[in-house]
Amino acid sequence: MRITVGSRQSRLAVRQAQIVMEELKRHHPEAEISLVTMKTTGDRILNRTLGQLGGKGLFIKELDLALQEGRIDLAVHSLKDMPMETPAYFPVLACTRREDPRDVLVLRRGLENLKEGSVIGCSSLRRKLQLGALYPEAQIKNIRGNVLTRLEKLDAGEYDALVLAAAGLIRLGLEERISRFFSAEEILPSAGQGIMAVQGRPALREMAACTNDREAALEAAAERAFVRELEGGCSSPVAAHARVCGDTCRLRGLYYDEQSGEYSIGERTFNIEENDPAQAARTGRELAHELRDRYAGKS
Ligand SMILES: NCc1[nH]cc(CCC(=O)O)c1CC(=O)O
Repeated sequence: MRITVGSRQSRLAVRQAQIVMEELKRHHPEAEISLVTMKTTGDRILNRTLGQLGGKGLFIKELDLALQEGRIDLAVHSLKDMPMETPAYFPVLACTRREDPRDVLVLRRGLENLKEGSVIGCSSLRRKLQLGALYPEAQIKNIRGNVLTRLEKLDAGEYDALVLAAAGLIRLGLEERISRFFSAEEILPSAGQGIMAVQGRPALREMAACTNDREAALEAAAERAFVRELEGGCSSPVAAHARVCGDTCRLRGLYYDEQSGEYSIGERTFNIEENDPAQAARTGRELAHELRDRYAGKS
């Protein structure tokens, strides 16, 4: 059997595809597995913010097309970059075991601490909002580009610090750049952060099953249902983080009220004995409704 895996061209995307390919090879030693990389719209246009470009899906479209045209059999994505709706004929076949889902602070080389007026680079409204509460004295400045490009801009002095996902740095072997971890209470991570999604036609589900992690899939189902239910504008900062612990799963969600510019965070815990993604998704939707109603009542 021949399997062609597709990914973006960035070093992180290739590393992630390799991690998935290694797992596939281990379970299917007879298969010939190769990698094809491509540049996506999100990689090409770097002089505009993701919000201006229209948000989600920018890192995905070219790979969807490659799946449709049969140039690749599987696509490996960071789940957090995938739109909440995926095409029925190319579903997410597997969610990989989750890497550390937290956001982290990376200081410019040689800098020991942040001080008043320090410039922190980040690209999402989700991070900007929550950082504003943690570092009211800092200046928050937009940044674009892949992880390595961002680190170059940091060390060149354009920024004093960055906020990045721990997962990307760890997978790139750049853990030593992490100056401080933000707990999920300090900065609620993006839905799916730390999880890779393996996407392809349904017939390949069984083959891809060796890369699936049940806990990650359950957490992803709850987080993505929450966001799907609330997703308004393309640059919406809606965030969700679920964590399986024993036989329960705790979901926290961030709801953003566009009118007031305020946000609130709520949580629900559900039982996972049946390990049912549909139940996880239901909890995500219920939490979304609860937060939205709470806000509607206030104003
Ligand atoms: N939006 C870019 C992106 N997409 C996935 C990751 C990191 C890996 C992950 O979160 O799974 C990153 C970089 C970052 O946010 O620092």
